[in-house]
Amino acid sequence: FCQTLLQTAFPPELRYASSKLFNRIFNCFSSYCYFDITEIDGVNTNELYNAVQLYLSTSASIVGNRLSLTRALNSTAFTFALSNNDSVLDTFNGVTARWEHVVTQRQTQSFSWRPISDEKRGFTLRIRKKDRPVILDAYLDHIMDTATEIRRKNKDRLLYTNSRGGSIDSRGHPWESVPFKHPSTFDTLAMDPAKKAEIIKDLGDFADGQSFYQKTGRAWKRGYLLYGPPGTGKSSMIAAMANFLGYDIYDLELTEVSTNSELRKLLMKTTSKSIIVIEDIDCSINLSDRNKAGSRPKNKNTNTNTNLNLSAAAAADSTDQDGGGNTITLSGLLNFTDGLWSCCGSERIFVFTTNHIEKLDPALLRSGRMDMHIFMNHCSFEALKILLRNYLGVEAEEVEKQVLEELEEVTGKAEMTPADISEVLIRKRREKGRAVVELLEVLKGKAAEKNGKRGGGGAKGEKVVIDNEMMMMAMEEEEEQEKRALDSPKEGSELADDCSNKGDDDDDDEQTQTTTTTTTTTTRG
Ligand SMILES: Nc1ncnc2c1ncn2[C@@H]1O[C@H](COP(=O)(O)OP(=O)(O)OP(=O)(O)O)[C@@H](O)[C@H]1O
Ligand SMILES: [Mg+2]
Repeated sequence: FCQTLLQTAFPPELRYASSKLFNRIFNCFSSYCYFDITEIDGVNTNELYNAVQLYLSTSASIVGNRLSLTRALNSTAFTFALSNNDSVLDTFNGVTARWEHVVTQRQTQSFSWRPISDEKRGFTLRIRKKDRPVILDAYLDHIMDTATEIRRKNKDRLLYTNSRGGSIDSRGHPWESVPFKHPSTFDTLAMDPAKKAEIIKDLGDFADGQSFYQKTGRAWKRGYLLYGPPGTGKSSMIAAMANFLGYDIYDLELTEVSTNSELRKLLMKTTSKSIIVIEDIDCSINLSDRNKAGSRPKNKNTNTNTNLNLSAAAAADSTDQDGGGNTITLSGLLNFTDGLWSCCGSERIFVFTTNHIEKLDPALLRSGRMDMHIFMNHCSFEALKILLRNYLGVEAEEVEKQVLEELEEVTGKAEMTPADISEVLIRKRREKGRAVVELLEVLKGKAAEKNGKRGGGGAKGEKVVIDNEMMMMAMEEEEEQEKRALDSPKEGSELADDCSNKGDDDDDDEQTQTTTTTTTTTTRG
């Protein structure tokens, strides 16, 4: 109003000066300060403008009367943006900020190599002068971080594999990638809800835990071991984790890696915010005996936890020096997950899966390497309810009471995996009414089968147990004999073997002698 008055009161040559003067006076008395963030900063696009636009498009705290809604092609989410010359309020740390989207027509078309829009766009941020020192920097950082996070989540996630063996591509990358579009989520995953909630919380805490990991001096990584029978959802769980966190997946094919150093190189080429997966770890490589490094002769103190790291490092070093043959070792893998190299990059999750946890070396399972052991079991009644909802759209309350009770009774006994049950439901999904009853029949049949096997013919059952026991005894005896045969020719070097823990020490006498001397010297010292 005042500016209009000035414009009419002053002659045109004085208008510019008068308006500047007016602005200055106005600013002196105003309790607000303003920041203009233009779309084009000179000739470059202003990153902050894009960040603010993204931030405002998804910020839940934003309240506005008029917003323009958009939905990108192939996107599942709606985004809203500020209409032209409209404003919204946002709150950050208790301070209110007002954003105005200012769009004006460009007066003169300046020369540019790039096409420039006819409109001049920008945001104006208004905050109170007293709040400026307190929040401005933190608020802008928050906006930039949020925008980066939104961009990352919107980006297609990738599934990497090293199935090309050790070869690298033209950019020097050992990993090949494809877009990752697995539909599994924690909603579709059938498992005990309490366990599921615990895992989701753990993942959430991990993703938000940067300052915690920094404060406690821990590398920002976490290990999950998923174990259980085939078809219980281990791979689906990995996909759900990736979808939940918005991370890329690196599916490490251990059988394609020939040396520990190659493993390290693969690790170095992974990015932050990713899940590194080794599926069926018990089948990938013989990891139960960390001393069985490559094709070298074995050390006899297998499965001993003492001096674990020394053994691991020694084995890794010696195999690396050899550089030949398939020399990937458990120690190499341990270094991969827990050694100094594991913290290059940050915010990474390691997931190992196995059907046979008992086959794994305890060193691999200890906390720090595998922080959480998740048992994926046969389908429970709670999990079954989730499958019914997912496949048939039937809630437990809609099922007849008696059928539901029977389902509850037999589900556990049938020991069917979620994969088996989903097969039944997929086949019957068109006839919802019959599907539940037929599933109940299948479950009853399986439960009876299991019951028959377990209870069927006590004598037969006992015989199996006895046979197993005898087999175990025979195996133990065989192992003892092997041990004795290995021990007898070099009894003197036992101390050396135990202390040095060389993963792949030679049987060569000279080597043994040297190691003994070193150990003795160290002890005396
Ligand atoms: N807990 C589950 N919740 C939902 N679907 C499941 C679950 N478990 C298995 N399925 C279904 O069964 C199929 C096989 O499951 P998945 O590959 O995850 O099993 P797995 O435990 O990884 O098996 P394996 O040990 O053989 O690798 C999946 O396509 C999925 O649809
Ligand atoms: Mg699997």
